[in-house]
Amino acid sequence: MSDATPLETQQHSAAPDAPTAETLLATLGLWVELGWLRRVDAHLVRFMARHVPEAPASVLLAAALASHQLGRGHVCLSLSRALAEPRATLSLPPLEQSEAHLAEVSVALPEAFLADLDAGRWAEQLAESRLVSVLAQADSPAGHLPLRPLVLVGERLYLRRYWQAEREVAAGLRARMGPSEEGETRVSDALGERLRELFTSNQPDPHGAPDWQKLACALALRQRLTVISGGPGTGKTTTVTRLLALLQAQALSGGAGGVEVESGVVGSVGSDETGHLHERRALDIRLVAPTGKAAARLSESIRGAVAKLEVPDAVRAAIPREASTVHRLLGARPDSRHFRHHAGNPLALDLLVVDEASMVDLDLMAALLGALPAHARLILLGDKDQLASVEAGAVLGDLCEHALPPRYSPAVCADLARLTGETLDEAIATPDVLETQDTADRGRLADHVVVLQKSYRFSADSGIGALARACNAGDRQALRAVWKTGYRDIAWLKLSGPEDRDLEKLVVNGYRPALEAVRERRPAREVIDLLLEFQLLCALRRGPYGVDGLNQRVARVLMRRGLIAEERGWYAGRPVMVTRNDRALGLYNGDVGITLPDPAAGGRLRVFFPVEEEVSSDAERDGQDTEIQRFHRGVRAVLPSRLEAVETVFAMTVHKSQGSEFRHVVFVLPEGANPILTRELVYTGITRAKSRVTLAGTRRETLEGAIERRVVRASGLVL
Ligand SMILES: Nc1ncnc2c1ncn2[C@@H]1O[C@H](COP(=O)(O)OP(=O)(O)OP(=O)(O)O)[C@@H](O)[C@H]1O
Repeated sequence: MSDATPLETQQHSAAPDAPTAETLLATLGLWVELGWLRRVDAHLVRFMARHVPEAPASVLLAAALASHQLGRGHVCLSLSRALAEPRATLSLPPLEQSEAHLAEVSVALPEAFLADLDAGRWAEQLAESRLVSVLAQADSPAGHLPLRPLVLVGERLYLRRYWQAEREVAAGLRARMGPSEEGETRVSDALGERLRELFTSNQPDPHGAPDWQKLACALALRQRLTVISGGPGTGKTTTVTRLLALLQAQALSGGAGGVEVESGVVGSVGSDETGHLHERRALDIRLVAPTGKAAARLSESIRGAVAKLEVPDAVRAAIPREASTVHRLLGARPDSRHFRHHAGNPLALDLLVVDEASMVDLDLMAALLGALPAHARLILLGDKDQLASVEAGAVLGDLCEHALPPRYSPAVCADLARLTGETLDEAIATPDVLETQDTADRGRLADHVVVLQKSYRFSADSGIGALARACNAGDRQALRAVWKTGYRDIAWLKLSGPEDRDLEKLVVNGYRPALEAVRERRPAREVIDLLLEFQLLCALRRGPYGVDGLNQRVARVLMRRGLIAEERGWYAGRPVMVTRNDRALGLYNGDVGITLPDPAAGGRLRVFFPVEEEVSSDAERDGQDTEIQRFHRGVRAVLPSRLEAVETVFAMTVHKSQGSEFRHVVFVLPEGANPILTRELVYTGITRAKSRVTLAGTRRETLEGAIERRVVRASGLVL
């Protein structure tokens, strides 16, 4: 600890008038030691400095910060933002430490290196460097751009790979927004009629709002790219299942019979080498989600939606019920970030549905778009208000940024009205937004995005729904009103401290059914299903209210109550989450399993992970399967020693809970304000609950402050 004031500290330690590259490199080393910068960021900059020795400190610092931003989900570094809030680019002060702490650390802070710069001057210095290629705008031609490790686009600095990925994503999406090779498409009136029939079961809105599910479906019939965003239970799966039914009915009819299609028709264009557009062939449709759990949930809800469809059996049979992960679809290769499918070896499919698209990061989206054949339709489903992907990028959020209020071009509005019979508010058709190039582009993207806002899961008297809405609006007063309303499905638990007895009781009662099922040797799948009834969520990893501390405490309490036999190592009842993809084992980051004595291995412990199995065996149907078969149904067993990256998951971070749902969620908030605790995080945590949510914290103000803090990810995705 030093006695120096912040200013003195910065002046004497490392901030001469014009800091040299050596001073900067030495400081980066100290930042790494303090945990402010990732080791990889400092390595990268040292590598650059070795190869371009004349690079000034300002350029090397920009490189370090641009690299560091990736670890925080930003695709690039905004120079102006870094200048406005230099400490925020390194997330300073560190978690659980105050500004005062920075004064005590004897190391230069980022602003010491930025003092004499403005965005223009900084950009000039970058542009002069051999480390940087310069592009005026994101969509400027990049034909002869020199191959350099950094790319400056306007005032955004990228590591080249991420600039490339962002450009590929933009190009891939833009290509799908225009007419296909077969020319303009026009959905026939007959298909519109089928569409209206399929949606007749939807109750009209009491306030006269149009049926947005039907409109979303019509929009997706018209084009090759459609983004459908909506909170939990707003009918995304229902809508997309009806869309698939319409398209399959059309494909199977070959354009004749039940569904008449007009020239340049939507949907019947497969990868048909004969050139026949109207061959009777079911479309090759694939469903994917970013994680195994999300894929399992999609399979389950698609099955539910298909069962409710009123369509001929042949159409029903042509709708897939199994979803896979994006990685599996693309053909992930062990130890490589390259996939088997890419532009040179595209996927063989006609339509791809990607659920939980908010979790798909920029790199993966680039790979997915690259592997998609030109004719294929892409439907992205997700919730724009949720946390973005763990890795860099926020593609769904970027695509939906201007989605509300909805604004469609007049031509689209006319077509939607023709197909759906819905009357669209005049405000929705906005020729005025087409005035400038910028808004014209935005207008075009807007024609591909629809937001479903009415939840069928959380009815008007649902506290979870009201809480989620108040949170999304960032409205403290609304939040207070929600607590006062006395909803039965939400509760506030005031914590006296991390060892709070009421919290312990809740958690013990929450996990008791699953752990008793373990003791009773019930089949593994039953135990897993019981485990998913309850989940303790945390905002943070470290600290007394973080996952690490809570996991230890929960295990101790459960052992005291006799529900588990050990609190460390491998024990029956230990739930674990995979924290790193293991392609050899077919397990992915976020997969959850439970440790149980395996009757097929003489009672030795194995970790059981759920697998999707729709078809039951003859023996199973006749009730002839053995006890061991019953125990292993719908799961697969893995030796604990083969699991290299797992952690106990009595408590889970909200980040890791994305794509999962639980009947009852207890969400523990940290003490005091924290930059990690944002509106998106709180919303995501709350909406993991299907029927009950308990928010636990020492002060309600923490929650109120959180919903006013937003995650803004730097990116430059321009469409
Ligand atoms: N228009 C509607 N009228 C009545 N019920 C509906 C309607 N649309 C959907 N539902 C019902 O609401 C529930 C949620 O629908 P669905 O699964 O399609 O929503 P989702 O947006 O995909 O949800 P999630 O985000 O959880 O995946 C289902 O039980 C579905 O049958």
